[in-house]
Amino acid sequence: MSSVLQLNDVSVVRNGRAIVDSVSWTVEGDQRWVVLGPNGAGKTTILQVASTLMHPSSGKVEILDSELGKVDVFELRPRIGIASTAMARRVPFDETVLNVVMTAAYSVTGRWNEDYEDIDEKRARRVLAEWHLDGLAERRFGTLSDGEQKRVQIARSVMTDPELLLLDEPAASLDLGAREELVKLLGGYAQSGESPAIVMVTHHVEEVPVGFTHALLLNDGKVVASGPIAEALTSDTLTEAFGLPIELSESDGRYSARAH
Ligand SMILES: Nc1ncnc2c1ncn2[C@@H]1O[C@H](COP(=O)(O)OP(=O)(O)OP(=O)(O)O)[C@@H](O)[C@H]1O
Repeated sequence: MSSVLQLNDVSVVRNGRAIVDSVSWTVEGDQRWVVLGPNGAGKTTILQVASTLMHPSSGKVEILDSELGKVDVFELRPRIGIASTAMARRVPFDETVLNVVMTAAYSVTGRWNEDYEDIDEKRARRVLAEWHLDGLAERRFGTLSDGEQKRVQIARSVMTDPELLLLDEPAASLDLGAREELVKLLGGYAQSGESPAIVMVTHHVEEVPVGFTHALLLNDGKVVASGPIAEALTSDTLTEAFGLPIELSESDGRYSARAH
């Protein structure tokens, strides 16, 4: 299987500082990655590079077999799903949930006619059901709870059947129940066999869904650990990434961490 995302010695320099520092990283199509690291480690910057929204200062980036800088990013973007708070801010709060999800397809097809409308609505309703949102299709986005809004963001990002799915802190600000519901849905999706390559940035190991296969740990723009989750996500790598002694526990594919 060819790689979906490949960073070769990538750096992003801002104000003379490498906020991403010589990162080499490969994501294959059948992998589900979690990206962890302290505030300011460069997680969001790497996602921005992976989503073609930012070009690196140096190094080579290949996304879906195309080299960033040598490809029309507008052709690439429809093949990449992104769910982030920044994307959610662009959603009009008075738009219906159905439209929020369905319009993801319009930005891809770039046209409007009855046939597309019909097919897209059917698919949007199916995606809404998959993310436990079917009762909310006609509700205004702005009236949803945080947990519901997060699931709508993800539903929108998978509507176009992307080959690479990027999730930036999908469980941030959720209460325990909403977090657990989302983590369970993400785990089911990750293991469904129909999901694309996934890269999920999070601050908390408790948010890593079952079925995620790989971990990338960053600190100060540099890779601390990268690889299969059992090797890359350990007490030692977390301790190194966060700069304090951390003990990691794992039970049935879910993680928890505490300082000691
Ligand atoms: N345009 C910019 N100019 C200068 N510094 C920047 C710029 N964008 C980001 N940074 C800095 O780069 C570092 C990495 O930022 P980034 O948002 O990628 O980190 P992060 O790991 O996602 O952090 P957090 O967990 O807090 O969201 C931070 O120190 C940030 O202040």
